[in-house]
Amino acid sequence: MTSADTAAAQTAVDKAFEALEQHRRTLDKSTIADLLAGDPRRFQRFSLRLGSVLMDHSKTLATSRTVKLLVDLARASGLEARRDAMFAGEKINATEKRAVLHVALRTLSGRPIHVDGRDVMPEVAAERERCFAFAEAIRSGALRGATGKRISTVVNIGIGGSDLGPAMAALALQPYAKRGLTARFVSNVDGAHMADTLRDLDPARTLFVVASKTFTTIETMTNAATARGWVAQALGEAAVGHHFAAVSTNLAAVNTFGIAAERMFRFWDWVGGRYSVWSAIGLTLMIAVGPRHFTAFLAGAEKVDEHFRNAPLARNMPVIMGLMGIWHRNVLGYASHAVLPYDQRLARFPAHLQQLDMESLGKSVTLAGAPVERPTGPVIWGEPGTNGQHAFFQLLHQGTDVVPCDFLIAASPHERGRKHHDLLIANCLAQSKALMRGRTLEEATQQLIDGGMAPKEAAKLAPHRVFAGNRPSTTFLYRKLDPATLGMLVALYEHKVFVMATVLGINAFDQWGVELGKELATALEPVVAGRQAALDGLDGSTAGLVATLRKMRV
Ligand SMILES: O=P(O)(O)OC[C@H]1O[C@H](O)[C@H](O)[C@@H](O)[C@@H]1O
Repeated sequence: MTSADTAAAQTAVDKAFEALEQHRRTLDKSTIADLLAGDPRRFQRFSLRLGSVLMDHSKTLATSRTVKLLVDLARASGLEARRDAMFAGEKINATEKRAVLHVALRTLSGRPIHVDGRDVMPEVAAERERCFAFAEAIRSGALRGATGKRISTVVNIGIGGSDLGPAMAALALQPYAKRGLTARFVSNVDGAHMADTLRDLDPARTLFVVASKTFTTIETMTNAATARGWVAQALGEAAVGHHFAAVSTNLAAVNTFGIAAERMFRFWDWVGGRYSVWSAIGLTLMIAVGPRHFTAFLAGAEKVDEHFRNAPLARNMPVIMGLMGIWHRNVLGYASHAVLPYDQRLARFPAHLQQLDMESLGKSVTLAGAPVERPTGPVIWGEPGTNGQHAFFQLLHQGTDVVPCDFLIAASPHERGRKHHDLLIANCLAQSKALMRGRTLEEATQQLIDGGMAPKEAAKLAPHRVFAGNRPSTTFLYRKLDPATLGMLVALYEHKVFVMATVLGINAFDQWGVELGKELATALEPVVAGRQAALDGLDGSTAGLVATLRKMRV
């Protein structure tokens, strides 16, 4: 693109945003409840179905005109071209000069995808087969620990993208996991995490998977060394090799750590950490649920990829998710976004999305390095329902900030009997309804009077019982939390983030913002450890904290 092209594209995006601004003003007096009441077909028109997943966004303050203007914005930002460039293996991650091809990892058709003129699909398939063979060998007991005992616990050592995706998915797919084989995840450099994880484990039956794209991440390397020592102390140095496997793009570093080539699984620099659950980084998950279910997980994601590539923008689920994200963040000005799975096994889904979304969209400069013109990603947060209802939902309903919410719920549980699940669904539906509907002062007062309260007293209390309402939410209803559905859900959010980044003109695939803290931690470690006594050069606060720490430490 020439700079004239870039300027023209920017003008088109600015114009599309202006049109949305003007349109927003026309909605000032509308409410979501009115939109629903005024259109008996609104649910049909504002919901999309893709396989086992239905997305209902009819409880948002959006009309057909909103969607049209958002689609115009997507076109103005060059969404289709950028999406196609990603799938074609172009180096759209400009700051790291890398292709972005997590989609290749789940292209089960094997359709060729080229990076630097080379089809990467054969190596993707071959590495997946290697992982599957290893997973099967652990599962069947063909491959055992050094003493000949079967492996009963796999401990994944990784952090960020090398932890959150597999940890989230292993919990989500618990009903598909092999009995007698448990997956655990250690991420934090806090020694408590490793200590608590190992406390009840038998070294002879434990396999560690050291997962790190770079194989330099200090937390993971420190934890891996501790695990290594734990095995060596219990079973002897010669046993170590039988109890470790590694996943990385840095094969030389894995080799130096002492893990044999046949237990080393690789992926490529064109897979971002937060997009890597589909790669060998999913090894612990593959061992837990087995190749068949892992393949179904990939197939679910591939289904979303095909839809993202081919469906018209206005009927494209991740496109609408991303555009509604832009509507909420950039036009309506909502600064955070809650993800509320009414599905206990999705307890780590919000944490996974936090990395996916916030590492991708937490940027202040455009692709060209200029300051952004509008706010970028919202704060993503959430917890499973119904637990959240008894904790932070107060703020969602009566706080001064509007927080758009995603509700996720399965039509059917894995468990027998429907008593629990019916209650779960009723609560989920009630929350989105309450957020939308609210309760007026008149209603609140009347309710109190009807309950027998004196009118004067009711008038005093009623303001505390008012709900503003008109708070948007999107509900994802899926048949069952099976591997394919989980693959779909994760891929939908990945592409949502892609859409938002494209509209905002930022790079969703780098994460320079995590570097400064790492550099400073490296510099501070000798000061904390006491190898460097002098505190000069430190700011007053940090120096004061270190000095106090030195006195406080036992
Ligand atoms: O897989 P690794 O190289 O160990 O990286 C683990 C994580 O740490 C980094 O600091 C990044 O912020 C993450 O995107 C990454 O997933």
